[in-house]
Amino acid sequence: MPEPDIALSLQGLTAGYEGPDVLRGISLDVPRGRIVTVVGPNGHGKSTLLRTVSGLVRARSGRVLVGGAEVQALAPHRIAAAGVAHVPQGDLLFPEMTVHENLMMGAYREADAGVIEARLAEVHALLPRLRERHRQLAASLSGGERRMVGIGRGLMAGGAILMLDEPSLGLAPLVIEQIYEVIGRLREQGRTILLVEENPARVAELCDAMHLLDNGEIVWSGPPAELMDRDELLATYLGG
Ligand SMILES: Nc1ncnc2c1ncn2[C@@H]1O[C@H](COP(=O)(O)OP(=O)(O)OP(=O)(O)O)[C@@H](O)[C@H]1O
Repeated sequence: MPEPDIALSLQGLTAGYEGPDVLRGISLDVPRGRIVTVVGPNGHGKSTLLRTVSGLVRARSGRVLVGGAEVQALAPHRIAAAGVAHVPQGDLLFPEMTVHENLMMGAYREADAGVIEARLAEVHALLPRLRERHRQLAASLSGGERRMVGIGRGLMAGGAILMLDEPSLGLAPLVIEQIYEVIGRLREQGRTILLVEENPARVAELCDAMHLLDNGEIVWSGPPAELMDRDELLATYLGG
């Protein structure tokens, strides 16, 4: 069997803030065209993991490989240029800017107007509501619409790897379904996604591999269906 084509590889990644390590020896691969999910309780390092990949938090040791090239020592804008788009928790939109302006912020590194237009057409095809509301201020959008702008802005960056930090956070169940429907369509398009989520049941049918993060370490990795059958793991690490 040929080796799978690995878009993103984390190898022994250790990182933290002022104090002790928050991430301790994280290793995982994201194959091209796949969705890989990191699940775990809040406060155990999921957001820190994505921040470390995008360079916002410095790795203390270990490696981050994007398309085989080491990036962990690069500045965040250079990691973004290498193809990593990070959609942060809580959207972090510019509230006084329109939907369109927020989307365009995602493409700030791209100089070619034709490329930007093509990306915008793709985003509008995926998220038609953003086309309808393109002149509306981000501050006046619903929570679900804001989340869609966040995802759209990530796509506007044109990176090979999309990282989504808890896209379901704070949304009503019906809206969560809509957001995961969008991610399902991204999967059909063959996008490569590293997803962080608290609740594995929400994404079990959507992703190709799951890693369980507990207290900064990966304690289990495998196919999502297998995790959903492991009641003792769910009870021990995710409270049932
Ligand atoms: N900017 C920061 N400065 C110092 N410590 C931080 C900072 N951000 C997070 N931490 C700490 O790092 C640990 C992991 O937090 P992190 O946000 O990565 O967890 P999480 O699993 O994503 O949870 P949540 O979904 O609630 O954000 C926590 O103990 C948190 O207090």
